[in-house]
Amino acid sequence: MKNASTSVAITLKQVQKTFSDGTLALKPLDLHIEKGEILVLLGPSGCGKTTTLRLIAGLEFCDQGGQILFGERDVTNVAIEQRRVGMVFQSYALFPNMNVSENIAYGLRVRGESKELKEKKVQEMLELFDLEPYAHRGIDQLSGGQRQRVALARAIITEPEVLLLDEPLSALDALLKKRLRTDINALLKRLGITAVYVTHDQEEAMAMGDRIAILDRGEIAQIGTAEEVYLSPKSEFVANFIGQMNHFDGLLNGQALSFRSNFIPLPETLYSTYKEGERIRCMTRPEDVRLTSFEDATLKGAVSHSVFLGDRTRVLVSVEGVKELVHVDCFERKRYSKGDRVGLVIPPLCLVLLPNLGSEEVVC
Ligand SMILES: Nc1ncnc2c1ncn2[C@@H]1O[C@H](COP(=O)(O)OP(=O)(O)OP(=O)(O)O)[C@@H](O)[C@H]1O
Repeated sequence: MKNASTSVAITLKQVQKTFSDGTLALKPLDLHIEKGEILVLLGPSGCGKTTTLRLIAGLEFCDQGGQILFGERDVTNVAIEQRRVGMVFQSYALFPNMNVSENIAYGLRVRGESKELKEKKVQEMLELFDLEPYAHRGIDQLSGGQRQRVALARAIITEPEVLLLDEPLSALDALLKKRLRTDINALLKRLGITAVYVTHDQEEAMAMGDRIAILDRGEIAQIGTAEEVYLSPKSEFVANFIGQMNHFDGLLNGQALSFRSNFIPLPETLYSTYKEGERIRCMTRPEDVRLTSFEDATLKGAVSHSVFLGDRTRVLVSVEGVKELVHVDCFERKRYSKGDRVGLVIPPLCLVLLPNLGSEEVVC
């Protein structure tokens, strides 16, 4: 396989998409995907993931003024057949009347390649995807995971410049999904293929992508590595979409966020950009909150209930002045019962601060 040398960077400049019925599916988008990079497009239903992918594929064309480049090549008005893209969809779209080898060879057959080349390449693919024992099987005699591997092999045998994957694992069961996403990631990395991967599954996004672009109503809300978007979300939308967040609304009071009888001490690096008395929203992840003794804590509450999840226990704590129950992940084997009075400690580095833009009053 020579994919590493054929793959290219993808650049979108001011790419906007308005459908014929007037729907603005994508606001002007600027995006650069490095050669060999796996970029995941993540977001809720209708945010524009598939539209972006179809524009890159050449299945849709962007509004006047936008530009799509593969490396240096301007492909904005180039038809899909000339773009050299490989595509894998949720529905495998394999040919039921052909066996595994014939399915994999399809792209080379259409291109009119020689029998020798076809056989050599198909053999390479069968080995790469552990499909050798199934070479002559019909598609309906394969499991979901095997079919998905055939679909991948069929997409990359032609050595595409870019590989586009639209929810390729969503029809599979949870265990297989986990295994395949690791396999696909390793394979794409080994081959150095530039890939754009659409999903609405945040765990899959984090496992697959070098970077994740989180889309919200036709715009990129944030783009970055899994660590960046998870640990430093730039907006409430991103924070709530990827992982779970606890919210504390309060007033900046001295060096702390205060509400009712509780306060959360803040590091100067966080509060220095806000004004004394300003309403702010503080967020933290369940795994970053630690339960401690009630007496010494500045943030106190009572256990509402807890759920044993195997590797951890999710404890839900009612805190005075906080509207929603605070979710805490406890990794030690300790039991909590309803009504237990607990203190909550949040390491300053695990806090994310946003100006509180909500209209509701803060209870102080
Ligand atoms: N052919 C079309 N004509 C008009 N509107 C469309 C068309 N295709 C998509 N849309 C609209 O464009 C927006 C983006 O759709 P898109 O399919 O890109 O979303 P998505 O993020 O992939 O969603 P999902 O996760 O549900 O597949 C939606 O509001 C959708 O209704």
